[in-house]
Amino acid sequence: MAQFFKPQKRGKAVSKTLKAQVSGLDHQARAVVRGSDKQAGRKPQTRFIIGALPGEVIQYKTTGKHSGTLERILEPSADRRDAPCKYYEQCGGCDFQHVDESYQLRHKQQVVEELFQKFGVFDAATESLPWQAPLVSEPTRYRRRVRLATRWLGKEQKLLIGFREAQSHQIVPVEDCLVAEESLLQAVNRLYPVLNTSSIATKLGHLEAIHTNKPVILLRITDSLPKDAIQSLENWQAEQNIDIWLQSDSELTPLNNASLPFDTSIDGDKLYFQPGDFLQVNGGINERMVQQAIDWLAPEKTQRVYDFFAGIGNFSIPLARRAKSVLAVEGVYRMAEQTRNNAETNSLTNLSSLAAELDDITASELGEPADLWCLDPARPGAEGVMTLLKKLKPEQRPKRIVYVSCAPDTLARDVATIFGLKSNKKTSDYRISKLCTVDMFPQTHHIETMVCLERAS
Ligand SMILES: C[S@@+](CC[C@H](N)C(=O)[O-])C[C@H]1O[C@@H](n2cnc3c(N)ncnc32)[C@H](O)[C@@H]1O
Repeated sequence: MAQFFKPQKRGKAVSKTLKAQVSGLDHQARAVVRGSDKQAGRKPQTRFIIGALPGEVIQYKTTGKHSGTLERILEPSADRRDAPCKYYEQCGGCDFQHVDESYQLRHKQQVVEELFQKFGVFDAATESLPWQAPLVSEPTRYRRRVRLATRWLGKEQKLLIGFREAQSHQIVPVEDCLVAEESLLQAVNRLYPVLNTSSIATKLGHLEAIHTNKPVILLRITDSLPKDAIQSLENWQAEQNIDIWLQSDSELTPLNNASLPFDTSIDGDKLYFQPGDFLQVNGGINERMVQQAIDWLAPEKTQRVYDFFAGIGNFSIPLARRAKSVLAVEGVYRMAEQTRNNAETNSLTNLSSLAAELDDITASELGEPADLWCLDPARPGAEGVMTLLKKLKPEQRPKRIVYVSCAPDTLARDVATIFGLKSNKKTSDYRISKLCTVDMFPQTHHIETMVCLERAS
């Protein structure tokens, strides 16, 4: 009989409780520790632990080759503070509230600086980066959009609504959230009795609460709702004056034709959006970020602008008020269409909107070259736009680029690409004229950065 090789099943790694001193924080604000579980001939394992600070001596439980969970702080740092949120211990949301906001901001700037150094954008030994003061947000109640997980507990006939625990699918039920505008959770709490019935709750994926000009609740539905459930939602909507939208795989439906909400731009223009569209979560800081992008780009009435990763036109609309023309490019067709509608609503005839995949965009798709580029990609960054930039002749390249980023690692990679571009004189074509961190997500490790690059030639 044929014999087949059967690999030995690897035993599950046994979880161990270890003690260590934290050596630093990584770019996700996780504590870096070197384990004391040293095996003969092997290097001690580096692990990343949420919730501890540099210098602290901690006890932690290993959960994987490079992960662990904090059990006890044996020697706390002087920088530690009591987390202001009562759900901090369980909720996986705001993972950086055990230090104050100025520490958070310092850490975030340092992460960007280290990544820029790592990617060769600058050499800390001989140069310094032209840091500007960070755009500082209200530390709490800044979110105008929250997404909540839901689970129907069949045995108890009870709906759980809350945030997910860190590194887990468990839900932490919450009645309030310190970083969300008060109206958001209040609206959800009021809707709870209507949702807490098996006919709705068993078909609920998650929900979002949004508040710009008015409160809106978006229910993600996994199966169609019975008529009486729709009726009870419609009754609630009429009573509370809070719009409900239903989102299934294929469509987004406003209940009783609820109207589109809108955000207001720095010039008072209205930016309408559907509740499923991208919206910068921190309204106050968004306004200041858009204003700063305009100040840094300094568009003139003779200049053309490209706004890449345009969403619903957050940057494009105010840029179009100031420039000769703007081309907004967005990958999601619906949002590109919304930008077009927003231009029309605000009587901007110099703004055109293109729905295109920016991973492989070509110069011919964009038409007339632009003097100024605004880039605001999602976390994977803007490699496709960098490829486009590399293919352009120096004289076709933009005079100024403002790059807004929510991921410092891909930002550093892309800025390094821009730095690699040579001018006609074979010297580096761009220099960083300004950069700053933007406090878009206080109490969390997430880092938003703005960089302005100027062309030399
Ligand atoms: C961080 S959001 C910024 C949106 C807008 N600038 C704003 O401030 O509201 C990034 C946008 O890029 C779009 N996007 C992401 N990857 C893309 C790609 N490969 N091609 C085109 N658009 C993309 C997303 O749909 C999203 O609207």
